[in-house]
Amino acid sequence: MEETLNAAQTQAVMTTEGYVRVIAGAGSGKTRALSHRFAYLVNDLGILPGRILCVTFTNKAANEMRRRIHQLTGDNDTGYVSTFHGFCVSVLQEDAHAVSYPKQFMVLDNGDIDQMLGIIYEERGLTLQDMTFAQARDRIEIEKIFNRPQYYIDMINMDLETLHQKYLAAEEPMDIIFYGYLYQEKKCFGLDYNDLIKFTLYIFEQNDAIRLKWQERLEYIMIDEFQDIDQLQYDLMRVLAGYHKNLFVVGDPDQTIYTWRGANVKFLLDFDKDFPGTKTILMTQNYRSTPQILNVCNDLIRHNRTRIEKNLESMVGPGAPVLAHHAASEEKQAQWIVSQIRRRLEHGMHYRDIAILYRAHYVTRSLEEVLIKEKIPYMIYSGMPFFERREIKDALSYLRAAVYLDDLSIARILNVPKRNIGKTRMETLRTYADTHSISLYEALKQLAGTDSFRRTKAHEFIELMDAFHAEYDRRPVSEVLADLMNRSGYERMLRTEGSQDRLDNLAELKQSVFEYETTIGEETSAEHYLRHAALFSNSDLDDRQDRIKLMTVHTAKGLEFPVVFLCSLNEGIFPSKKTRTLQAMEEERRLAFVAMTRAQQYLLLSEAEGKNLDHSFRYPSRFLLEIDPQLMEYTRRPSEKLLKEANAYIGRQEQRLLEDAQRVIYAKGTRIVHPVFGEGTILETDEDTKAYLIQFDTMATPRKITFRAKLKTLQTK
Ligand SMILES: Nc1ncnc2c1ncn2[C@@H]1O[C@H](COP(=O)(O)OP(=O)(O)OP(=O)(O)O)[C@@H](O)[C@H]1O
Repeated sequence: MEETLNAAQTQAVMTTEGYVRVIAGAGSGKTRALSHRFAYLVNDLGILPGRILCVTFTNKAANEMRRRIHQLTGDNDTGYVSTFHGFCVSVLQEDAHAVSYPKQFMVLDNGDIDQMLGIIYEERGLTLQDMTFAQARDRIEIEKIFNRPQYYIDMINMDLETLHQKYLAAEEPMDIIFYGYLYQEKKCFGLDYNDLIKFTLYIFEQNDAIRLKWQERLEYIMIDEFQDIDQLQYDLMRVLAGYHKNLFVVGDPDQTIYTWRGANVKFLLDFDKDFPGTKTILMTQNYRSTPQILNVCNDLIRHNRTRIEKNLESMVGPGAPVLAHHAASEEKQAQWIVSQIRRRLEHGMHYRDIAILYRAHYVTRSLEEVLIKEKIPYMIYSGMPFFERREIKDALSYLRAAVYLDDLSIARILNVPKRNIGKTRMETLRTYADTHSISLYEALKQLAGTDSFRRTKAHEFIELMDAFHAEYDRRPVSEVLADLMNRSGYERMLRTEGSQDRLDNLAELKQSVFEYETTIGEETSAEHYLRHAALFSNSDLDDRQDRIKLMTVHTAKGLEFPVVFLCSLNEGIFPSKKTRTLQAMEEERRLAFVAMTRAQQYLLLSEAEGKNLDHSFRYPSRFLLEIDPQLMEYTRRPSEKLLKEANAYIGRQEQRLLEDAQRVIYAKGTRIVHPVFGEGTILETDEDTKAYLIQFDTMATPRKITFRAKLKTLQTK
């Protein structure tokens, strides 16, 4: 079927030279415009696909883009279509030698990081009470981004032994964890997401020849979801576009939802100032949703004060009214959702056409109970990410071990299935490897014949891994993986355990490897796949089965569904109770807007009465109340009394946000006067709890005092 383009889309496609910014509304066909632009460059202008970079926000979007480009150009080479991280992997694959890293560097995911943390904790006697692994990972990220942004220079320039000494000399838990982690990373030439971008930028900064090579190569650069890029990504694309100066960005300021992760919409809004001569194209015709749905979306987002005004215009014929429902309890809300699902099914929809979206995962419990009881097939996206499941990590570790024979993977799979190499023998191996400065695998080879390994299957394991290591690069990855799972006895172990779920997941993995292989083309080596697999996340998986999809709004970004339920629209849930500033409230509203604009034909909004965890009463969300009731059809309304209370509550909250926005927050070290406690010094300011820690001159110990207290600054002499 031939795809058509409207005037704005055509303009976006044909304006190929210079700086171009497209401000595009939800559902206005960004993806379509981007893929056509790619095809136009290749088919009509004769540009080589390998000289185009197209950056998308998720791997799923990258795959979809590749598929469409393939369809449009008929070419197998789809150029660089990837996420920012994926692109950095490509750069490092070619040029990591500039920082003395080998081509075989590994990309680390959370599971790998946890494994490294496990070693550090054990070596240094830390416990999960000190810090959980998830907290440690977050802290490492914060250290890398904010507190020690120059860390990568240590990582690149220090030799392994110096880094090791730094780790051994560290005393504070955070220092131990941080340096222990850097040491572990360097030891296996592992790079986490943050390193990928930092290393790439560093290489471009330090090495003119390499930078120029990439700048010259990328004649045209296109970036999707530009409203959500952060400083590092911005720096990176700025460098890349520095030579040909053909940079095309597309984004929707109303869909910025990653400010909490460092995204900044100013890069989109101020793009024309940073890149003089920018042409701006506006796309507001929406091809996704009915006018009924768009009216509701427009009416909601209009409440944001800081935005560029734009109204989405529906190009789809009229449809059903948007439904809203007030339930007496969470369970009743779930029952209402089920009854509405059944109705849609009667009208020819399938389970797979339906998505239930929510702000946070914890609301799914009551929903799931009812779905299970009513035998409605569903699947939750995320929760436990697919690529972090035990069997998936194990399988990928096997593949990785076959390629790299690295310590991390070997340690993970050596005794899975059981080969009688338990904790003690593992310890022996580690110590032996450390004292002889060799890898675990090498240690295993040297010790396999000794007494302590006599009763183990060490020899079998070595035979297996050696065989795969010797030939993995001569076979397709999917085949290597399937064969490994079979010959290692891993699959047999799952069958014996009766873990059907795990076997299904394994089958899903094999299928996804196969698909990856076929969309990327001939060059997929096992290394290539492994490096990219570390960047995959749940939403990258296609679900072919006929079941409804449950996911958070963040996960739903960029997707569309014929039927969308947005549930638990309650104060304290959506907007989240963690929303403490005016800006954060606007981001919550954008998030609600993203959720609603996913719907094609039916949008159903619901909320439920109940008590919050702190026993306060649960009110309908301001986002629901802000929408003109004329634009929706209520299947059950909240009582007038409840509405009055809710509005009063929301009014008070808004007032607070406004006051907070106007308040000056004193910096650490400021001398202040408190109306009762007198003079003191601010030791800390905590934005989270909105309080200072103040040492008053007359008191022995410091006190936490809220930002709201009437403090005055002391004039310093
Ligand atoms: N010119 C067009 N004519 C008909 N249908 C179109 C046209 N452009 C896009 N569409 C359809 O509109 C829908 C939305 O397009 P797309 O997914 O590209 O939007 P988007 O701008 O990326 O959306 P969002 O930012 O909300 O995720 C798709 O189903 C697409 O096929």
